[in-house]
Amino acid sequence: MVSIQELTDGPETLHLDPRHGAGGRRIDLPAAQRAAADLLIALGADLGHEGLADTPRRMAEAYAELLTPEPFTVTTFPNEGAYDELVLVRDVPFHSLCMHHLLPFQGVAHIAYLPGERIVGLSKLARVVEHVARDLQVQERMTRQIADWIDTTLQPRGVGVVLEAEHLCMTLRGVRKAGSRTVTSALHGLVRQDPRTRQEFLELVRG
Ligand SMILES: Nc1nc2c(ncn2[C@@H]2O[C@H](COP(=O)(O)OP(=O)(O)OP(=O)(O)O)[C@@H](O)[C@H]2O)c(=O)[nH]1
Ligand SMILES: [Zn+2]
Repeated sequence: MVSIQELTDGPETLHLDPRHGAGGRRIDLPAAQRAAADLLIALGADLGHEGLADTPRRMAEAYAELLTPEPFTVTTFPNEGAYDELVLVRDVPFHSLCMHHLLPFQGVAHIAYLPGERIVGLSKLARVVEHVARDLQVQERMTRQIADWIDTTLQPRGVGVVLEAEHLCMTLRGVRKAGSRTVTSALHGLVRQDPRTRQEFLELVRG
């Protein structure tokens, strides 16, 4: 999934290849378009209607877009100032697709790490959220994937990830509990084990 250019003193660059990223899937657009047409017909739609004629193609392309992670490059830097407090990026918006119903769930991610020898450009923390969100997901798995990625990439002293999201499969249909939000967390290393760091992380997340 990730190739690493070994550099001990300077920046270190990692490339995330979308083909091996979230789900590692290959999308067959013509087959998705045919399937979308079948689904619409099965749902009683008249594909002869002018407004619906191109809908199977649009549906296939829309799902392909939602399920294709963008490639990105990660550069890590030596932690030259020996910064040893939490770095936290809060309120990173995301949307993903629930693997049970293929309906969106959307919300915000809060991502923190306690640096060890290396730090990372802040935008990359948001990019990894975007990367794992382009998949058929459950929120728990997505939360852990973000935390695991930070662990593997930076080998920090601790990681904390909290996701808060509204699942449309729960608010628009089914039990229809509008306004309900699901909160998941993944805590690793000192953020999990050290009570002071854990407390600080949770306070920073709450703002
Ligand atoms: N744990 C977890 N569950 C999810 C997530 N997204 C959706 N679900 C749940 O997945 C479950 C699927 O349950 P089923 O009983 O098979 O499906 P269903 O009949 O459509 O369920 P209802 O939504 O209760 O009508 C539902 O309870 C959803 O709320 C998620 O990210 N994590
Ligand atoms: Zn769902």
